[in-house]
This record gives sequence, structure tokens and C-alpha cells, in this order.
Amino acid sequence: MSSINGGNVLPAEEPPTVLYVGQHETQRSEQVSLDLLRRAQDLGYDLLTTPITTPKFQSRVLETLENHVYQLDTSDTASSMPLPMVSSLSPEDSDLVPEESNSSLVAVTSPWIDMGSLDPLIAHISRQVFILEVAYAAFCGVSNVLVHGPTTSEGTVRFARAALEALGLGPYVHLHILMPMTGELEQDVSAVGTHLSEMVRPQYASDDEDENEGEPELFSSWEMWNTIRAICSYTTRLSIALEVPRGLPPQSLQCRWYSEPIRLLMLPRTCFLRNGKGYPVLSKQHQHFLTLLLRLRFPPWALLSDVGGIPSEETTTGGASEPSPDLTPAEAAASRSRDSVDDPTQHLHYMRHLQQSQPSRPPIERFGQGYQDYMQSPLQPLTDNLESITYEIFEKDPVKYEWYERAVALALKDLRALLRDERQIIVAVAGAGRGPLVTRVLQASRTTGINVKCYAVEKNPNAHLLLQRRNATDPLWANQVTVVASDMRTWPGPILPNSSLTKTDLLVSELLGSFADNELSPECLDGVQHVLHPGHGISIPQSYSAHLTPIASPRLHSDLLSRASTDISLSVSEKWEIPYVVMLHQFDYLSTSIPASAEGPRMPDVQQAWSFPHPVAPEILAHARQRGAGGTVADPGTPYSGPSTNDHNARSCTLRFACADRGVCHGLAGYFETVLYSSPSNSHHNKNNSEQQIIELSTNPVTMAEKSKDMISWFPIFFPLKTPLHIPDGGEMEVSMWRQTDDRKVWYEWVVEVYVRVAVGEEGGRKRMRVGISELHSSRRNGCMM
Ligand SMILES: C[S@@+](CC[C@H](N)C(=O)[O-])C[C@H]1O[C@@H](n2cnc3c(N)ncnc32)[C@H](O)[C@@H]1O
Repeated sequence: MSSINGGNVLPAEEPPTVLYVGQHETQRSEQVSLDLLRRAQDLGYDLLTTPITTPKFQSRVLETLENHVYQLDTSDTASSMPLPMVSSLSPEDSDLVPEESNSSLVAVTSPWIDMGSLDPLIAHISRQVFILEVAYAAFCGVSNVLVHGPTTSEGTVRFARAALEALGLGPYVHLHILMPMTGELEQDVSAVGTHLSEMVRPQYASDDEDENEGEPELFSSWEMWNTIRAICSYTTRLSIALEVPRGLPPQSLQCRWYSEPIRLLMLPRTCFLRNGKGYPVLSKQHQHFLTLLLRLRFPPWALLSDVGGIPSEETTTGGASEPSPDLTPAEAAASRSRDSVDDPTQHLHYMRHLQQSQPSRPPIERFGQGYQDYMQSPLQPLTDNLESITYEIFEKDPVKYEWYERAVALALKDLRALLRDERQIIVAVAGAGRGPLVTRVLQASRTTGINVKCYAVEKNPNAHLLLQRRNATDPLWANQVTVVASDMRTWPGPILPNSSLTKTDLLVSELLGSFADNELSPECLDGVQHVLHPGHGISIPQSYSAHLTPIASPRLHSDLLSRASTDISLSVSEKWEIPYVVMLHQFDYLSTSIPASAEGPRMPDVQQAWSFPHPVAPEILAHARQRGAGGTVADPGTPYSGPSTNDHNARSCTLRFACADRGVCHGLAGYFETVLYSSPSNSHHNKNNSEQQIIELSTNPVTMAEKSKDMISWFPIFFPLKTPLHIPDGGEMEVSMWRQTDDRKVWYEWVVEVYVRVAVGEEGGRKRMRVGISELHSSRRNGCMM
């Protein structure tokens, strides 16, 4: 059964690209007044940054610090001296005032403080400055606050502790931590006067020089951010202001940042190139990264940093000459406004041009617009009946039905060749819904010229009514389809005119969930297998398999954390114990294959968990029936012991995933593949023509493009981890998963372990050491009812 959007209507049109652009100056020369904001908005900016405090305040704080240090150095009672207090803000300490228009401002805390300092005096002063500033910004109604991230990884925990305190100052305070993608910020904060880190007393200077030697680690900036947000418990009020460098880091790091909550994208002047005509442009790689971010459910705002001030009224009203016809729209706009490559709004015009000219999204993204990273509880296909609108959405899939028709046509040809007579081939569509697969069977019959007798079996009484109506009105159906209202597992099978039961030659169904078997296709198809001819009967699909890979998805983790315990259907802890159907968007694969080239696609390592073939070997079903009747006793002592007719549908797997880069695992992404039909005459056909003889569907990101590109019916599934698991560089994840069943329901259990290989002895031997393990998660309480 498909799982898209829980039955909501989805727009398939290209949604407009939303891009808010703000202007930032590391050292704003002009006070951010209402007038400046209006001028900025007239130019096309949506927001401005503003410092919270003035240089006067900075001088006052420095003075306090210097006085204290002087007293410490000269006083006899230095050891008992209390730490200095930074007194409340005075009118000359800040130009910010409460205004309605403050919602268009991003307040910037002082970049010269160092909350993570090893020197307790510096850390103490910095923390006070920070708290005073955030509290005042919040008081003035500026809820978005930009904070320069920690200067060293050593100070990250202290920085995070202060950030957590600031978040407690008000329910609307939202902190954006300014981080470089890697290494150090391009913005020169030394321009804003003495940085407090320069005033560290010698006894507190870092002694970890050995550790800090050499190149900064690629992922160190990300790691700092990860520490901050973990200490702040993944609150949605903490996000990143990511500074984009001129040269982008490798794909692996770009993808990691992409998965994080980037709310502001800081674009300094230095990240722009100049094109042949001297106008600022972004490189192709930068444009691609921006495009990905702009497709997020909540795209970041762009902050153009130090690209030129906001011109005063007089300079903006000067006459502009007509632009040259060979300029791009962005260049023309820039040229029209100022007619100069020195125009301070060129970068803004260029960003607007990029906004207007975004490439169109892939079909699944268009279709799922608004549903990115939205977690839905999986369906209960046997107890719930779908609504017509849900079927209607499935039926929009441009690939699935087409592929089914091809599979049916191929199977009909093989059956005709095998049966060697002209009798009608008996086809049953099990779980017919509103009938699209019945139509495809009839079309395949028409195109192959092979006569069929078609049965449509459906347990949803409302869909059954529609099937009957369609049989009477659809010229292709022409009242020739036998519509059966029944659970397929209790359907005795086709009845001949002489009232005797017969078997079907071909059984067509689509009962697949996002993880293949999670909507009980195996159980339903076992139950209807008795109607399939035991000799030559064909099932479409012939097999399906579940696939998974570990992912980092801070967004989903944060979303689950914040889900209220008032959810009537789930207890607080149960939300971690069920898989969710979700259009995964803002996430990162933790285990990937190395791309062939730097630009080559980075493919995840997606491994098969298990598979189900159909029809099942008759002995297996006979044995299951025997167990159900009490003929065999199950292993005593096992939690689900006792005779079960469904034990043959239990599965388990243990899979290992190599992780080149450090990261945090928030759960497992699940996909499926299915072979609808693989013709046994495969090789024979291929000799004579190039027609494809194996028809498959896939949502596995590695094989989807090749097997069923642009299929939209299924979103992936997500198995969450209650406690995120940290993986070091070069670590290995081991995923153990079970499909469990008793005679009433089916559920999943999963556990993830992290290993590293460490050198042992002098002979170069290596030992596999476990460094982390998750809880055992189980969806038993919310299992799928059989
Ligand atoms: C995903 S829908 C597919 C509908 C349609 N065949 C299509 O491809 O658009 C699965 C259908 O199977 C039906 N179904 C599921 N389990 C069934 C069962 N045990 N017996 C009969 N119908 C069943 C559901 O009611 C639903 O209509």
C-alpha cells in the first residue's frame, strides 16, 4: 500500500522560491533607525542587522576588566576579590529602542566577547555582556539574535552553557550561532576593537598547543555546533548562521551543514566572484548549494555582509541611464539603479536574479511540497479504509501504473506461451482500490491481444461500490470484470459458470509500504495464495525487499523531542518506538561511497535488510498452517513463543556501515525495491529484441533513477533513535533489526551500535571496540494489526 501524504491534496506546480535578503555590516557606521530600515526596504532588502550595544559600551566593559586586572595585580586581597559586575545598560550603551518595525531586524551581540574563554574572568565578563544584550534585544521585540560562535573548540561547552542561559530569557528569543563552514570566519572581528580573547591572563592561556597544531580539522566547526545544540537539547530556538566561504569545502561537509538548521546564510563580499563585466556572481558550486537550501521547507534568509552600505536618499535618487542590452536581468537592475559596478546594491540584485531563475524541482519534491520532513504515523491498512482522495493521489503516479502494465503484459505473454491453449487467462487484482490496476490489466490484455477474465477483490466497502460503478460505466471494463467485496484472505477464488471453484493464473497486487513489508503485504498475499494456480501461477510483484541506511537528521530528532506528551494516541516514550513515513529532506547520509570525482554524486551505502518472494513455497505455508493448528511447538522461553501461523514472515538482519566522517546518528532511513515481474524467458527475448524483461520499482536512492525514476507514490520510512549516537571519524555502525510477529500483529525492533578499530600490540594488529549503543527500540505496542 502506498504511503504518500496521508491522503492530502498536493499541488504539483512549481512553488515560487522564497528568499529573504538582509544586509549586514561588521561595523555599522550608521545607527539602525526607522529611516535606514525604510531606505533598505526601498532598495529591496527584507531585513537589517543591528548591533545591540555601542562602542561606548565596549569601552566601558574594557575599562571594568582592566581595572579589575589592575586591582588583582596590585591588591593584597586579590584572592578574596569578587568577580567584577558589568552594570545594566545606560542610554549611551545602546541605540536600540522598541519599535514595531523591529521584527525586520536581526540583533547582533558583541563580536568582541569570548564566553568560552579558559580565563574565568574573561568568560564571566563575556557572559554578562551577552546576557545583558540578549535580554535587552528581547525587551525591544527583536527576537532574532545573531551570536558569533565559539572561537576555540575548548571553549564550546562554556559557550553552550551561556547560550542555554540566554534562551531562558524569553520564550521568543531565537539565537543564530554564526559558524564558519570550516576553519575560521572570513569576517575579520578584529576590526571591531579589542577582542577579549586577547586579554587572557597568561596563566589561562591554552596549553593544548600540541593538539591544536597543524591544519584545522575539516569537521571541527560542525563539531562545535553539534556540542552547542546538544547542550541546548536540540531546541528549535537555536539555529545556525552559516558563513559561506569563497571556496566551498568538500561535499561531505556541505551535506552535513545542509542537514542542520541553517536559519541565516551569511554571504560575505569575499564569497562572490566578479564576472567578465565586473558584476558580483556566485560560483556554480555556490549556486547549487544555495538552490538546495532554498528548496527546504524553511529556507534560510540570506545576509549580505559588507557588500556596501545603504545609500542615503540623495545618492539613490540620482538619474540612471538605460542599461546595455547584453546585461543579465540582475546586471541590468543594478545598472539601472546606479549605473556602476561599484553600486552597493549589485549583490542584492544578483540574489534577486538567482531567486527568479531557480531551476525546477524534481517531481517528487514538487508533489510533496510542504511535506518535507513531516513525519506521519504509518497506515493500518487492514483496519483502516482509505478515502477516495487518497486513492486519487496514488493514481497520479506517472510511473507505478505504467510499470505494472508492462509487467502484466510480459507475464500474460509468458503464460500464453506456457499454457499453449486459447483459454482466457484468469487474472485477479487483490486490493483493487478504485481500479487503476484493473484498467492496466485490461489495457495489457488489449495491447498483447491475450484474452483475460479479470477479478477485482477489495475489502474497502466504499471502494467496492466505486468498482461496481466503474464496471458498469467504463467502456474498457464493459461489465466484464467480476467485482468481489472481500478480504482477499477469505476469498475462495474465482467461480466458474458451473459453480465450481478455479484458480487464477495471475495475481496482481500493490500492498507495499515504504519499507516494503510494513503494511503487511506478506501476510495478505500468503492469505490469498490459495487462489493462485500452484503450478504456473504468477504473482505481481514477484518479490520485494527492505533496505536501510543510517542518517543524521537533527530536524526530525528535534521535532520528535518537541512533540507534546499530550498526543492522545501515543505516550511520551512511544514516539521513539515507531517508524514514521516521511519525505526525508534535510538530512545527511552517514555512510557513503567515495564519489569517483570531487563533483561526482555522493551515494549512500543502502543495504538490504531482507526480502519476501511470492508465491511462497507451498511447504512453508503448509508448515505454518500446521503450527497454527498446534502441530508444532514453538521454542519455549522466547517472548513470542507458541504456535504461530506467521513465523515464516519474521525476519532479522545485522548490517555494518562504514562512516568516513564523524557524525551523529538520529535514526535509520528505510526504502524498498520490488521486482514486479522478471520473465524467465529473459535471455531468450533479449537475443531477439532489446525490450526490457525485468520490471522493477525502487525508492532506494541508489537504484531509483535506474529502476523507476520519478515515481512519487512512496516516501521513505524513518526509524528514530531515542538517544542520538555519536560516531567518530572512521567509525563503523552496526544495525540490528527484526521484523517480529505473533498471530495478531507485526512490528519492528531495532538497535544500533558504534565501533572503532584501534591498534593493539606492536605487530599492527587491530581490535574492534564498541564505543556506543542505542536502546533497543520496539514498535510492538503500535504494531500493524493483521
Ligand atoms: C495501496 S492500495 C492500492 C489500490 C490500487 N490497487 C492501486 O494500486 O491504486 C491497497 C488496496 O488494497 C486493499 N487491501 C488491503 N488489504 C486487503 C485485504 N486483505 N483484502 C482486500 N483488500 C485489501 C486496500 O483497501 C486498498 O484499497
